[in-house]
Amino acid sequence: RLNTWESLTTGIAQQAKGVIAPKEKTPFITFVLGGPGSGKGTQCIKIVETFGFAHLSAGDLLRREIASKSADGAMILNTIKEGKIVPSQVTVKLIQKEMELSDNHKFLIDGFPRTEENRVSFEQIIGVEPNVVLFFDCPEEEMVKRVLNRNEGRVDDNLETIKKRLTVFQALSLPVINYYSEKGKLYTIKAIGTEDEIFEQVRPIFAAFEQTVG
Ligand SMILES: Nc1ncnc2c1ncn2[C@@H]1O[C@H](COP(=O)(O)OP(=O)(O)OP(=O)(O)O)[C@@H](O)[C@H]1O
Ligand SMILES: O=c1ccn([C@@H]2O[C@H](COP(=O)(O)O)[C@@H](O)[C@H]2O)c(=O)[nH]1
Ligand SMILES: [Mg+2]
Repeated sequence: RLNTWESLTTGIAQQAKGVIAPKEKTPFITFVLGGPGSGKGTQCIKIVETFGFAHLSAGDLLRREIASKSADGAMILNTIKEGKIVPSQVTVKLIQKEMELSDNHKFLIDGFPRTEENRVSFEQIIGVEPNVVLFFDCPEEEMVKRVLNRNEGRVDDNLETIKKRLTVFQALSLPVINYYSEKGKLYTIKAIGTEDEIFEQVRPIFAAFEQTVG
């Protein structure tokens, strides 16, 4: 029996659903990491425009669950308000569904994995490791300023929750970043300056992979 990823890569899952053409290319996965407000989402938009990736924001997928009033919606809302981490299985399943539905083979997974448990769960359920891990390294003071100015009506964009999110980032997410650094997959971006200046650090990373990724 094919596992999900084999189905994904051969296109059998999509063909069975009759929605999407078969995938012939090997998937290329980038994890986009960094503290709250470090500019992950902003830079992902630029990467999509320039290099044609599919953008999967874990936070957006979770917020969509809340909006759709799904069974997990209330639990997810409370977790986000507290700046804590949603159980891995919930988040990985949402990411898996989006990957299966996409006709792209290049994925930017934004804001995930946030914990070692998230990382292991992705490897076990999806059955692959990322090719590239980006880390947007931004001073806390700047992150707080950006989040408080964001003005998108997010329930977690307040000083109290931001402080909790920064603590969770230090305690649970930095170990994931260190793990990928040791594996030689980490690309650290100095996430201060204008959006365009920051993208000029990002561009050469993907340009170097363009020939092999397609
Ligand atoms: N280089 C920059 N300089 C100033 N403001 C920026 C910069 N990059 C992004 N911003 C702004 O900062 C805010 C946070 O950016 P963004 O939403 O991209 O961060 P994020 O890392 O995705 O945050 P989160 O983890 O909370 O989703 C947004 O309002 C965005 O417009
Ligand atoms: O993998 C994830 C991603 C996000 N969360 C929760 O959502 C919020 C907001 O995420 P953003 O990436 O900043 O949009 C985050 O603070 C977590 O509470 C998660 O649990 N797991
Ligand atoms: Mg974001």
